[in-house]
This record gives sequence, structure tokens and C-alpha cells, in this order.
Amino acid sequence: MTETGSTLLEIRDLVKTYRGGVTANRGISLRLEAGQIVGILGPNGAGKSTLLRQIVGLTRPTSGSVRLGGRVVEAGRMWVKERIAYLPQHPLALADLTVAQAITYSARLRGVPAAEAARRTRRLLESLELAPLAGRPLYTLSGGEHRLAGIATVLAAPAAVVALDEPTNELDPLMRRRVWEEIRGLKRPDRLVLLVSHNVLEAERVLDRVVILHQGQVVADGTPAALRAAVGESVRIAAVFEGPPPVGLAAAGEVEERDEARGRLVLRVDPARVPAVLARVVAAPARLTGVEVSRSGLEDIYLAWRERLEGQRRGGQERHGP
Ligand SMILES: Nc1ncnc2c1ncn2[C@@H]1O[C@H](COP(=O)(O)OP(=O)(O)OP(=O)(O)O)[C@@H](O)[C@H]1O
Repeated sequence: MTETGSTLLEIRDLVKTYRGGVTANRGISLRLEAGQIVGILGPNGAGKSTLLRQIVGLTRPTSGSVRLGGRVVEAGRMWVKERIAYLPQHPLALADLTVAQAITYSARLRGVPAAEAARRTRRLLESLELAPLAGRPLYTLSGGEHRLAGIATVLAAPAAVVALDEPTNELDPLMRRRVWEEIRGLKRPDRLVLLVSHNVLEAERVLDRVVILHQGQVVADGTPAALRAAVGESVRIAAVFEGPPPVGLAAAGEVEERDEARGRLVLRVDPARVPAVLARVVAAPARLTGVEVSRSGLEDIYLAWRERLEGQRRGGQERHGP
């Protein structure tokens, strides 16, 4: 947990048990600071959306609290609406409005003057390539178009806390890139951007801090660099051969993937071993058609944490973390 004087959002011992008995969050405590973009990652059902909905005040915690600037967040309060902008995973609001109306309305709702709201609407329609859809009601849009329109409504008047649930879900690669640029552009010393994403590789480029949830608990929390160091720095060597990959190029524990049919061999090695292993890959008695060497990224960190947790569960251990 990061301890500084500039905590904007304080989450204490948050527990959420839904009617029906599913416990989605089991005692989450976090201090989140302004000036950061924080990613909440974790497998399906880990409790990410539940956490986000409690943070924005839409889901009431079973116990524990969420405080924004020291005040308990409660749904429907004007001060909460003014300070938190939220993109839900399945947006339903404003469905009868046209794309342009929804963006403008959202800006006006947060107190943006009419002329400025119109200017922002034009800019967002342009940058997110929504101009051809400006006059279409939201309910007529495709999944990806709807998501882009939702992002535009949030960006029209970004608040002190911007909470985005899967902002790039259903978007094509070009629009994903645009949206990541817009998210990066949201970073300001007085604003906290929180996002849930499964696009770990893309998220990594914008995140200052990563919180990994697993079964409703925080299992890792830190900068991407710190989390990388915690799981051990390693280098990934992905080689493609014509025909089945040769054996014996690396130690058994270093082989992450072997695909006989595609001739693909993925190794994960200690940085000091890279020259020796690469030399063997290149000198192997099979035609090498491609090789890619990369440092471990957030996706690897994430997978390593999952492996570790599953190992602990199999071993019947109670303790989480490295
Ligand atoms: N309204 C609800 N009523 C009952 N159970 C719910 C409700 N919403 C979520 N859950 C359950 O709570 C758990 C956590 O769900 P949540 O949506 O927070 O996970 P998530 O990490 O966001 O998952 P995903 O990545 O699949 O979106 C899941 O087991 C889910 O089925």
C-alpha cells in the first residue's frame, strides 16, 4: 500500500456479499492518490467491477467504506456526481439520446458552459471517429460504437475521479490506440484515473500503479516495475522453426511453450542466460524462421502471479503474495 499525504480515495476493509451469497470483495483496503492512472487487473469474476461500482457509489458495500477526500461516497449525492465520472462495463444510461446529445448532455450535467460543451462534443466526435454517428440514438449502435460513445461522454467532462470499466473492450485496434491516448491525456495532478482492463499489454503503457485482484482480495499492488521485480526479472525468447522445434536448447524449466505443429518454442530465461540460449537457438539443427526477444511485461507479471496463486492453492497454503 502506498502511504503519502495526497490520498484522494481511501478504501477500508471493503466487503461485498451479493444477495444469493456470492462474496465478490473480501476485505479490500487501498489508498489511491491523485495524479495517477491505476489499473485494476485480475481474472474473470475477481471482483474488479464490484470494486469499481462501490468506489463510484453505485453498489453499497456489505461492510467497510469508500471515502473520497475524507467523505463517504454515497450514490445519488450531487457532490459524488460532480467528482466521479464512471464508464460502466455495460452502459445503459442515456440510450434514447443521440451520440452528440449524450456527449453534450454529459458535459452540461457537470457544469460545463453550453459553448464549451459544444466545442468538446465536436472535438470528441472527431477524435473518436464518431462524427458519422452523431445523430444516431445510442440504442441503435453496435457494441464497439456504444463503448466509444460512452467513453466520449466521460471525456466530455472528466471529474476528479475517472473510473473506466473495460474502456477498450470491443474496440478495433486503431480505436483502442486512440482511447489509450485519450486516457493518457486524462492524467493531471488533481485527478485519479482508475481502470479495469483485460488488455494488460496495452494498459501497461499508461499505468502508474497496478492492483491485482484475485477472488475478491488484493494479491499484488505496486508500480509495473516493482511488480516485475517481485516476480523475478526474466527474458522471453520466442523462436519459430521450420518443422518441430529442436529439443535441448534450454533447461526444462525454461520452456514456456512448445508447439510441434507450428514449430514454435517459447523460452523464459534469466537475463544472464540470454546470450548462451540465443546462441544455441541460432545454431540449432533446424531452420530458424524468426526469433523475438522481449523483457517480461505486465502480462507476464500477471500470469506469474496467477501461477503462483494456483500453486499456493494446490499446496493448500493460506497466505497470498510473493
Ligand atoms: N449483481 C450481482 N449479483 C450476484 N452476484 C454478482 C453480481 N455482480 C457480480 N456478481 C458476482 O460477483 C463476483 C465478482 O463479479 P465482478 O463482476 O465484480 O467480477 P470482475 O472481476 O469484474 O469480472 P469480469 O472480469 O468477468 O468482468 C462474480 O462471482 C459475479 O458472478
